[in-house]
Amino acid sequence: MTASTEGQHHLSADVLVVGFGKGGKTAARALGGTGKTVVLVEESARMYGGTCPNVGCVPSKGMVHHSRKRRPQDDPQRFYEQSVDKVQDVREFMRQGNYDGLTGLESVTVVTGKAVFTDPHTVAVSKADGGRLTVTAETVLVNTGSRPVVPDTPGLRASRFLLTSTELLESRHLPQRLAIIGGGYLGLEFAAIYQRFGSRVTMLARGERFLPRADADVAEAVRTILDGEGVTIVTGAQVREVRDGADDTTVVYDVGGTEHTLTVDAVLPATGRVPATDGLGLESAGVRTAKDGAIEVDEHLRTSQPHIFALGDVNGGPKFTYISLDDSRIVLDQLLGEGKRTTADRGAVPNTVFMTPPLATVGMTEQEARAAGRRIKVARENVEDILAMPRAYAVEETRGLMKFVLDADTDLILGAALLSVDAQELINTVTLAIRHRITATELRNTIYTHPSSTEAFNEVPRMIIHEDPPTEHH
Ligand SMILES: Cc1cc2nc3c(=O)[nH]c(=O)nc-3n(C[C@H](O)[C@H](O)[C@H](O)COP(=O)(O)OP(=O)(O)OC[C@H]3O[C@@H](n4cnc5c(N)ncnc54)[C@H](O)[C@@H]3O)c2cc1C
Ligand SMILES: NC(=O)c1ccc[n+]([C@@H]2O[C@H](COP(=O)([O-])OP(=O)(O)OC[C@H]3O[C@@H](n4cnc5c(N)ncnc54)[C@H](O)[C@@H]3O)[C@@H](O)[C@H]2O)c1
Repeated sequence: MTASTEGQHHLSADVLVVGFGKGGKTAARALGGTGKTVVLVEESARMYGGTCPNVGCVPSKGMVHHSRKRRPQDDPQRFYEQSVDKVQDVREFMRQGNYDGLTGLESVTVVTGKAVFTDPHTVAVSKADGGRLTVTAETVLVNTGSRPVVPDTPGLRASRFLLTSTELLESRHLPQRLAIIGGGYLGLEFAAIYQRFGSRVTMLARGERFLPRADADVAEAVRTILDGEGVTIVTGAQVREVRDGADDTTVVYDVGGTEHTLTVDAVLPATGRVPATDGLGLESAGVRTAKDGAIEVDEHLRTSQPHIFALGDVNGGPKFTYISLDDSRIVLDQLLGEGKRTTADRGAVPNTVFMTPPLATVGMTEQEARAAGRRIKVARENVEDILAMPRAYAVEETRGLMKFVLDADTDLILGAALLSVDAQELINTVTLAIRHRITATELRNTIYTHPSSTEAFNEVPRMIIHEDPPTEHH
């Protein structure tokens, strides 16, 4: 079977990839490199490379970077426009690079259009240029990602001032007043970004506790930093209604039964994302989905049709680019390797919220370790007090803290929360230590470069603030 060029009415290939996300494109490149014929179908010509480089991780981190460079004398609107333009230039560079990277392979064909399954081996594609095409393949990889959830709050979906993260990142207009609904990854990052650009940001988080999954001391430190940046954080906020006026909109919410209003120029829902399976025709393919639309997969990412795999956000796993990448490792191991790799092999998976300084975490929190009945030691130090880390002073970022949760019996690292400069890099070293069962003592006694942030590990794991008493043996 050979893949033909775009423009024909029917293509057949060894592998069909639906969606140009991280997992799909990585698998397409690897499979194409072995000479297998691959057709990759991507709905939008603006999305080659998927969410992450176009409307997700990369542009949002670009905006974190630019927002930090604004000086008091810069006009906020003008500075914002220039930042958006620079970030969109990077996006264009990456989008093109992603396209060329795949189409440069002789055995890979990229088709631009929306794919809909018509049977377990075939999709019909409505191409962007109006044409239609069918693609048939032995093996199919579904990598269609996720889309933002907009809550069903009266007035919200119809509001002229509603902007999703994608729309906000692409808009050249800086909102003067921004309401963010939700206090998760997106909410925290966008609050920090827009406040720095000069918007007045209010975050409406529905939980009584800010960052409920983090330990209270870590959540408090994050809150102190955002408060210091000028972000208004309201916890326990139930949004009731959004009422548009001529030039702005009023968000009506209540806290503990008392009604409040907030008038803003833009409302960003940061209330999670759901798998993008609507209208994909999965029923025609015999692929089962869960209630939230996620494609059901086994530990090898095979769906209810064994020749169809689902990778990335669409399979309902953790929604991160590096998880989609790891999904491609599992699928490639099935198709080209020994077939041993599974989702259960991941162990500790790190995460980073890219506020400034970033909050990076891995493994168990203190509250989770306690709930699991472990005998633990807790080490913690504020960044400004870490003598072994002069870099924090050198780069004028001494905010935050570092915390380790250790197994008191084995000295193994159970988890860490690093709210500090360079935390997005540091957490990967801790992850490697957890994965390879390197003890806290070894982490402490390793030689690190100077002056680096990693040097903090020479000190913080011995700053024990709590140790559970030894368990009594009878
Ligand atoms: C603002 C924001 C910031 C983020 N920041 C980070 C971060 O810092 N770090 C991190 O790890 N993660 C981050 N994420 C999450 C990360 O972007 C996603 O987890 C990741 O991109 C998911 O990749 P994927 O492989 O599942 O698919 P995606 O990259 O979402 O790709 C799916 C593709 O499929 C296409 N598609 C959908 N339906 C069809 C169809 N029927 N036919 C053809 N094509 C179709 C879509 O157009 C899209 O291009 C962020 C997300 C957002 C929104
Ligand atoms: N740095 C990163 O890795 C990064 C950055 C941004 C986004 N992401 C990914 O994108 C996904 C989407 O981000 P997100 O922040 O929207 O999701 P999230 O799941 O992290 O947070 C959603 C928040 O919205 C709240 N919420 C949900 N429904 C609500 C409602 N009706 N009213 C009020 N609050 C409500 C939840 O309690 C939660 O705090 C995340 O799952 C994450 O995996 C990752």
